[in-house]
Amino acid sequence: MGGAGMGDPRAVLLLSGKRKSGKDFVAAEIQKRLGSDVCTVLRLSGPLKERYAQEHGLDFQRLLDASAYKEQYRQDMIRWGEEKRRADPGFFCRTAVQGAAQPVWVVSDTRRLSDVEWFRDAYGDAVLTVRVTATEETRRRRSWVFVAGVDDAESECGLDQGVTFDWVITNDGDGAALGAQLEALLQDVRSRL
Ligand SMILES: Nc1ncnc2c1ncn2[C@@H]1O[C@H](COP(=O)(O)OP(=O)(O)OP(=O)(O)O)[C@@H](O)[C@H]1O
Ligand SMILES: C[C@@](O)(CCOP(=O)(O)O)CC(=O)O
Repeated sequence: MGGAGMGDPRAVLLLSGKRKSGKDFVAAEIQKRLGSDVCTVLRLSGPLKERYAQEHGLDFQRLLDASAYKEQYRQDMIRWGEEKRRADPGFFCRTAVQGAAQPVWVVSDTRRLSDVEWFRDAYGDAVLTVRVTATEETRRRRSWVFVAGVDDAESECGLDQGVTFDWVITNDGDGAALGAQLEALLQDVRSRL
């Protein structure tokens, strides 16, 4: 780790935000604008869900999208993932970046300071922290319901303090407003290519 190496990304966008703020949606929009040869979307929860599904005999695919099935297991996945991170804090980060060859990476679900620190150690100034926000009203329209033990725990609040975000994207459903914010962010990203 440390120091730029051959094949290292030029920009690593660490997206964070509350449940149903639209992190996955924004990640997909960024990728669409840059093209999938330039930009790949990575998920720290990808390897987490895959391992969790294997160990618990569950359907990995159904843990990936915005589903009631996923929500049913969220609390136990959080508990299980925290246990794994305690043993090896870089475990999910290392697995998530394996094989990523594009110059721009969008990590769509950064939740913990230890994850931000891992990426900063590994990729230095290429890292940009991006907060995705939406009002509670908007998130409720997207089927968010407050769950004690989830919405008031580290998994959702770990980055509420301690990070100065490079970009804040407001995602309340106005397509034009979102597009303008993304273009400003992408100008920064393109200047790094
Ligand atoms: N700007 C938008 N326009 C239209 N639909 C949106 C927009 N942003 C988000 N959505 C929709 O809202 C829902 C939640 O968004 P998304 O899954 O991206 O949120 P998330 O922050 O990744 O949530 P989670 O943490 O639960 O995975 C999805 O069905 C998504 O398509
Ligand atoms: C278990 C967990 O990875 C679930 C993430 O699901 P999603 O990003 O909301 O699809 C959350 C966590 O790691 O705390």
